[in-house]
Amino acid sequence: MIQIPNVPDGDNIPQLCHQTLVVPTAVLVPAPHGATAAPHGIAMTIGGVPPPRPHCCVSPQALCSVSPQDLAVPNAGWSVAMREQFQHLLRRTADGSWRRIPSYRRGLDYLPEVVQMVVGPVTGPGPRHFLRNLDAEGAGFEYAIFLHSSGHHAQCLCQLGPYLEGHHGFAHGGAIATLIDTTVGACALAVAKTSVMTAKLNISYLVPMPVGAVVVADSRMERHEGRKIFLSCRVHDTKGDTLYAEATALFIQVENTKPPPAARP
Ligand SMILES: CCCCCCCCCC(=O)SCCNC(=O)CCNC(=O)[C@H](O)C(C)(C)COP(=O)(O)OP(=O)(O)OC[C@H]1O[C@@H](n2cnc3c(N)ncnc32)[C@H](O)[C@@H]1OP(=O)(O)O
Repeated sequence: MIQIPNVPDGDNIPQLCHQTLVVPTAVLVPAPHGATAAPHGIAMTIGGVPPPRPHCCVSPQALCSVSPQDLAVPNAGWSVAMREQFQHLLRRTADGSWRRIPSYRRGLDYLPEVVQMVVGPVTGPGPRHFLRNLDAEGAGFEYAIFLHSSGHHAQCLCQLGPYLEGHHGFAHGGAIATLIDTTVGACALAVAKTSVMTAKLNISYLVPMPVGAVVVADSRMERHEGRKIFLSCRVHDTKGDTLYAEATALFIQVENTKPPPAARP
């Protein structure tokens, strides 16, 4: 048995970001696919392969014709520490000062107020949002982003799974960079309310991050000059005792209806 929270089925969660989830109540259910607790509390199947996520958008024809599944909610791959911190952050949404941003397998339709850049028709089953490209729960990035009502502060609760390992037992630096880019990107999107691209990302890796660690990436907008948005980010453990990395970033607002500029010589 593993503990999973009693959250609404992902397909039944309204797509509005302003929707606040009911704080989950823990219930005991049989572990899916023979899952058992792994080191750091990650649910793993016997043999080390995490259980697959259920599919919702599988056939090219039916792609996204059904309501996409919100993946920024607890699943069997979340450790106890991840669930507890999620519930803590979710409670803060009750007064409207924070909101949880839903997250899907494809697209960046997280923020309804943001008009996204159109780079071409979305067809076929292939492309996946980078952080949601693994079907195995708990194997890669498990995360939920929370946005402050000011729109200038984003926090990403994240558990980096075993498929993100670099040095043995530790998360790969590129995975940590991805977490940071996503968090500062969410903050920049909220500031810009239009598409943004990462122009610069400067990271200081301070302490090795164990695989399975539950961390919070905390990003703030520092200043906004024309199309340029300067941000900072700190990645720490849930108690704030360990600072794993800190970063600064520059995002550039781009027009919504044209593709990004071609590569320059
Ligand atoms: C809720 C979930 C949210 C998830 C968020 C996910 C975020 C993921 C974000 C990404 O990963 S984006 C992918 C990685 N980034 C890229 O591929 C960007 C590639 N580069 C570009 O497309 C262009 O270079 C870029 C859009 C960044 C800028 O091109 P522009 O032609 O629009 O800018 P322009 O050259 O006109 O410069 C505008 C200003 O920005 C400044 N600037 C541009 N690039 C810069 C740079 N690299 N460093 C410093 N400053 C830069 C430039 O000097 C100028 O400053 P001023 O206005 O003061 O003159």
